[in-house]
Formats: sequence, structure tokens, C-alpha cells
Amino acid sequence: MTTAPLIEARDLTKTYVTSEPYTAVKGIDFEVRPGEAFGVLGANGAGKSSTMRMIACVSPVTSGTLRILGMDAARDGERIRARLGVVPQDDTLDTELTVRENLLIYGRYFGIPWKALRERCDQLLAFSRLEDKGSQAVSTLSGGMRRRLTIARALINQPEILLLDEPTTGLDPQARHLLWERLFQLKEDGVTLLLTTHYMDEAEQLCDRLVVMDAGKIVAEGSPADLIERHSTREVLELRFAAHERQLMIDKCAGVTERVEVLPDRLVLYTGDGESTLAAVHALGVRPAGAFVRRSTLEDVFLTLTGRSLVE
Ligand SMILES: Nc1ncnc2c1ncn2[C@@H]1O[C@H](COP(=O)(O)OP(=O)(O)OP(=O)(O)O)[C@@H](O)[C@H]1O
Repeated sequence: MTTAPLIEARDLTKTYVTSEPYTAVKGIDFEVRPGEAFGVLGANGAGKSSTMRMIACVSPVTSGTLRILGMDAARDGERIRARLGVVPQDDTLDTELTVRENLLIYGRYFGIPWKALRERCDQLLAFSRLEDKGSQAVSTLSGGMRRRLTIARALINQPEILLLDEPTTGLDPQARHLLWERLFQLKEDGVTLLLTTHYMDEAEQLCDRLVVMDAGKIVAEGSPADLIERHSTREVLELRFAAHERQLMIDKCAGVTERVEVLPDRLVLYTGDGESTLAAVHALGVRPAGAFVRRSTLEDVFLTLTGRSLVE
């Protein structure tokens, strides 16, 4: 089994030439290894989709190199595309056609013979928990079902790598969990996953490794646990405040821990021990509207690295 990376980006750059040239991806380096789930985490406009579109070979690389499955994205786009599955940010299903017809038509693009294609459709309908929906029009499906169908469609050619751009944006919690569970299954089956997300819980749940992107650059790379250990404290104390107490809270709590972030509705105190920090806050005579201690998350890593909240 090869251990060479399936995707290798070196100084990868994307500049859009509109009235003013705009560089959305600014010379990034990363590798995706066989069988892993690799995440690109970033806020809106960070350059995630631009990166994904270059990997999907639908948007040319401006400079740098991008090798996918041992081939060069600039030269071998067609051959690479035949071995990728792509789940775009917006569903591009044909809503007037049935679930099964959507799969069949897509499969024909790849030249899959009819008999094999029908079998593949049955497998994919079962995989995506849509086995009893095959003859229904897509327009009758829920958002979660449509996403699962889009994933099923992307798997029709049995791709080695599945690219997912913000796979669960807009889904309710139950639909998200079912989708995550299906993605875990794909990983078990040996498919390499590359996904973008701005949900930290999604990145923590799904990704073996990830890069954090900000303004076109990679600002950190590692497993979720590594990133949290390297860029945040063990615990976090959140103090909620009423709007009129904001300044008072900031003045009183500023020096309680080494790092205190001010968000619109709360102070975030980074600490090794949340309970003793809360006791120190109380000892200062501060009575926040609400206080709770939690473990550090990727959201805190993002805040540390960029000075912004991912959910702003
Ligand atoms: N075709 C284009 N022409 C010009 N500018 C573009 C184009 N596509 C994206 N951009 C710009 O590039 C920057 C990065 O966009 P991109 O879609 O890659 O970010 P993103 O991290 O995926 O954000 P989102 O989560 O909103 O999709 C943005 O400022 C965007 O306006």
C-alpha cells in the first residue's frame, strides 16, 4: 500500500482576475494522506471553496503545484476528475427527476454500463438510507435527504477521494448527525475525505487532521487535539454580562488570566482550571449574569489564531 500523499499542494495560489486581481489563496502547502479525513476550517471568505475548486479541477491553479493521485491538476484534470467524488456547497440535483434518475443520469456521464449502474444505484440508495425513496421526485425530499443523495451521486464512480464543501450547512442537528455517521462509514470503507467547514464541532468530530485557513493562508495544521493543546488552554471560563455591565466586567476581569477575549455578549477567560478562576472572579466582587466552565475547542483555537470568532 502506498503511503505517498493523495493530494499534495505546494505554494498553491489562486488569483481571480476581475476588475482588480484578487488573490483568494495565498501560497498554501498541505498534504492529504490515504484514508484520512482532512478538514479545511475557516470563516466565510477564507479561501476554502477556492481551494476545493482547484482540487476538483474545475478552477485552474494560478501558481504553485497541486498533485492529486500522483497527477498534476494543471495537466491531468480530466483523468483526476474521473477518480474524485465532488459534493458542492449547493445541491445541484435535478429536482423534477426522481432520486434514482438523478443517480442514473450522473452515472451515465462516467460511462458506467447499465447493469452495473443499476446495481450501483441500489447500493448507494441503501448506503444513503434512501432505499424507499428511489421513485420519488427530489422536490419531495427534506434537506438532509437531498444532501445524502448528493453524496450518493458523488460516489457513483467509486471515487478514491471525496471532496465535500460545507457538507452540513443549513441542516438540522438530526440530519447532520446522520450525515456524519454516513461519512464515518465511508472512511471505514477506505475513502479519503477532504472537507471544508466553518463548524468546529464538525471538524472535531470528523477530521483526523485539519488546516485552519484565514485570509487565504494556512495559519495552523494538526489533529484537533494537537491544535487545541498547542493553541489554547485546557479549560475556558465564559462569563456572560448584561450590556450595561460590559465595560465594568472588562475592567475587573482583564488581568484574572493571561488571556481574556471580549466577545459581544461575553468574556472568554483561558485557564488551566476554570473553577478556581471563577472563584477568583467572585473574589473580585464580580457577579456575571452567567458563568460556565468548558473544555477548550477548535473555536478557541480559531479565536487565538485569528482574533475572530468562527461564528461571528
Ligand atoms: N470567481 C470569483 N471571482 C472573484 N472573487 C472570488 C471568486 N470566487 C471567490 N472569490 C473571492 O475569494 C475570496 C475567498 O472565497 P471562497 O469562496 O474561496 O471562501 P470560503 O472560505 O469558501 O468562504 P465561504 O464559506 O463563504 O464559501 C472571497 O473574498 C470571495 O469573494
